[in-house]
Amino acid sequence: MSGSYENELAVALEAVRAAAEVCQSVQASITPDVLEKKDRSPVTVADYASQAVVCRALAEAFPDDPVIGEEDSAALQQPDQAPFLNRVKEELGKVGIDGTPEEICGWIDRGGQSEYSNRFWTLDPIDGTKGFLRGEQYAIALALIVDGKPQLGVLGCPNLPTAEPWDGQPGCLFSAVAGEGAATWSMEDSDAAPVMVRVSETSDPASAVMCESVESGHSSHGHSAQLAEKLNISGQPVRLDSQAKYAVVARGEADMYLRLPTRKDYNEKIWDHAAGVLVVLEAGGTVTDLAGRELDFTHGRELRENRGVIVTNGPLHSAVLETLGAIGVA
Ligand SMILES: Nc1ncnc2c1ncn2[C@@H]1O[C@H](COP(=O)(O)OS(=O)(=O)O)[C@@H](OP(=O)(O)O)[C@H]1O
Ligand SMILES: [Mg+2]
Ligand SMILES: [Mg+2]
Ligand SMILES: [Mg+2]
Repeated sequence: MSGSYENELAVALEAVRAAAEVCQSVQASITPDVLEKKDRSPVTVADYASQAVVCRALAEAFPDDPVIGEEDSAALQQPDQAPFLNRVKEELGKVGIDGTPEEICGWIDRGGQSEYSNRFWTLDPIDGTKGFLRGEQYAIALALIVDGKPQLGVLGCPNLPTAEPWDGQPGCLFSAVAGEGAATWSMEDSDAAPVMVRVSETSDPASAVMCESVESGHSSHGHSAQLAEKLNISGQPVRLDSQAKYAVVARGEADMYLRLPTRKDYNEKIWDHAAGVLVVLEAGGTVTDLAGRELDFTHGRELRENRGVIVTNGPLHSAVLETLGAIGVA
């Protein structure tokens, strides 16, 4: 079957797979000692290497497309960061990408756009950096936005167990093209056929499974607990790092993902949501902000016209929004 954005989808899937391979290699090097010292260097190396891999692939296939990525190479280019840059180079070499330090920084900085344009990509090379360091969930998130709307989204979730009986290894990808549905792919076996995913049909709020951030600084756990009480949800919220939360809603394992503001001055970043939003929408779900508005991807790096992000299977959406309004979350 041929669809729209066929070439974009193929390039995005391959780029995210390669980036995931780099991230897995770096994550495997994290020792308890690194964790104990709160040493962030593994995630720093993997962040830069992942952004280099994806932006290099996009530069080759779509040289005119801007990329709004989370990272840039300014810090990495400081003389005292040379050991990091060397490690990034080494990690890229392991996936068959050879580049000079200048070339590597050039790839990373292809993601340095911040202005809105009619067609651009947005990339989070590692979403859920804290999860990555803990050896838990993280995602590589890539989306193509055309005329302000996500048209293609790919999420690589290297540590997320597959729901399909592929090969028993954790690690799956999710993709969505606007109007064509959402699918999941094996991370391990790139020849395995994709499987379409669909949100749950839960309509009774009391039996809903809620998912939210691990870090209470990223989403107000207090407000989600109040919501659960009001809706008589007795199950504990599932806490997952990264856009893996969108993925579990898309495949019906959770019924909602709430991102409730913790501070007045924080605007959500587009790369933390664009790919996940499309995966959930195309799986049949609903995504709005707290006011019930669509997310507005036309303001550069931030979702500055939105507050909070509410993701549900659809049937639960109005009850969740109304109840959050009633308990004063805005
Ligand atoms: N105050 C505040 N409020 C909301 N969001 C914030 C905030 N501070 C940071 N961030 C962004 O949160 C991204 C990680 O979100 P997660 O849902 O993965 O968080 S958690 O690790 O599960 O707690 C994280 O993405 P990464 O940096 O890619 O990990 C940040 O962009
Ligand atoms: Mg992120
Ligand atoms: Mg990130
Ligand atoms: Mg970050």
